[in-house]
Amino acid sequence: MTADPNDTAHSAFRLAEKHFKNRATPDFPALKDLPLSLCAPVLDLSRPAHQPQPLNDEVWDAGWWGASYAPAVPPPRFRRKGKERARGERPEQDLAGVAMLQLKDGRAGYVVAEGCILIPGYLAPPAQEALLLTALAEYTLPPNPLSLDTHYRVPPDLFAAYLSEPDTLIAPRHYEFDEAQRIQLEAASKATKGPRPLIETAPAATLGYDEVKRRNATWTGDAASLKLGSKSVAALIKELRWANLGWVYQWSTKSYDFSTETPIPFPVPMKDMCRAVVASVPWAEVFTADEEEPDWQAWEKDYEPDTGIVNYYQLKDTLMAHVDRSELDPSRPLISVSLGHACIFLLGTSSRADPPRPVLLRSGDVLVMSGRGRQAYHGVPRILEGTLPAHFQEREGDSEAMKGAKRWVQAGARVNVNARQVFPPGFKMPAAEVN
Ligand SMILES: O=C(O)CCC(=O)C(=O)O
Ligand SMILES: [Fe+2]
Repeated sequence: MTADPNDTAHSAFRLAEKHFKNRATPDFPALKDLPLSLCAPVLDLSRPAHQPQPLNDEVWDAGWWGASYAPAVPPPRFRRKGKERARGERPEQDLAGVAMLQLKDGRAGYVVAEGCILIPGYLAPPAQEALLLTALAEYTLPPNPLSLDTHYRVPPDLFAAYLSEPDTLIAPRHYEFDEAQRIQLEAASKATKGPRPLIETAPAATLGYDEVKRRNATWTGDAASLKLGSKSVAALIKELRWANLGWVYQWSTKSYDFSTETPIPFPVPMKDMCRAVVASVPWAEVFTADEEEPDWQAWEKDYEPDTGIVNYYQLKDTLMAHVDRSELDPSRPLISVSLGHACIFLLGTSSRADPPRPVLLRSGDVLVMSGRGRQAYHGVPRILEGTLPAHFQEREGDSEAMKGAKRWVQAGARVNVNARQVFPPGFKMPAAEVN
């Protein structure tokens, strides 16, 4: 029996994911070549232009490069004496199908998939350092929900606690439960045992505001685990997986919570940066006349992100293939910034059966997904070891907070800050809202 390419377990996307996730041993990244029919070569658009021996390219220095993916040289930490291989020539990139754009701010952008634009090195090193600190010290503050909240009563300023009292133990929430709550939670966890079903929800743009709100009305939040023990602040901040900006996203229902009519304000500097990115794109060149063209003419003036997710990855973390379709406008840009270690980002089509294109995302890169690109499956199967740019080393003159943020990212982390617009401009809440 041959595998059905649409079957998610055997889809081209799943095979590519497995390929990049594979670590032959826990500490040695062995990536075998994948047939090109299953996965195109990795695009590495922000690598320094000089070849074959680029300077100051941490991805190259760590033994990774853009076109082959089997590292010729293991990253320095993992190199075994006498087993070094020649670094070889860095292959030319195959840029077939990747259009280059001259952005209105003078930068270069690349159309890496329909409606998807990669702007290499959008943020210079100082801006990367500042956004890293903001992501850790500000975006984690209440009232922003954190992934850890379900299981721990997180200190109100987690990052400040990490700087000043990293060894303090934080007890899990279930320590506070009485016997009745415990029995109820145990029964609930037994009832939901087994792998989580993959829920494919309909796009919010199809469901509409009322239906999204109705579906969320009965949602009471995730259940706290009964299995966790106390953890130090330093251990806990390494387990932080996401923070939510603006409208609150409910992971279990894959929809935004419209029960509060005023969202948490979206951070202004990030909003301004996203608006500048959208205004810099020559959209007419991205969407060549096509009947389904989105209303990009308006974006330059009225694009305004009102929600976002900050993803915090450690080396072994991955993000499975998904489509972000919970926003009421299905085509407005999603702006995504990468910080810290580089990663392999898989960018597919609206079908998992199509082979995705692997793109190397480095610190400072901005990826824009818009139009039909908003329906594309995407995910992060691999954070690349040893690829932290040198500017994330502590320097004299760094504040204590900046030094702490750099220590955190040096342990193998990558941060992704992304922004989206849930409500199209001029959206009127239905009259039923008023009561
Ligand atoms: O980490 C990334 O680059 C992608 C994150 C993402 O796709 C998401 O948060 O929806
Ligand atoms: Fe996403």
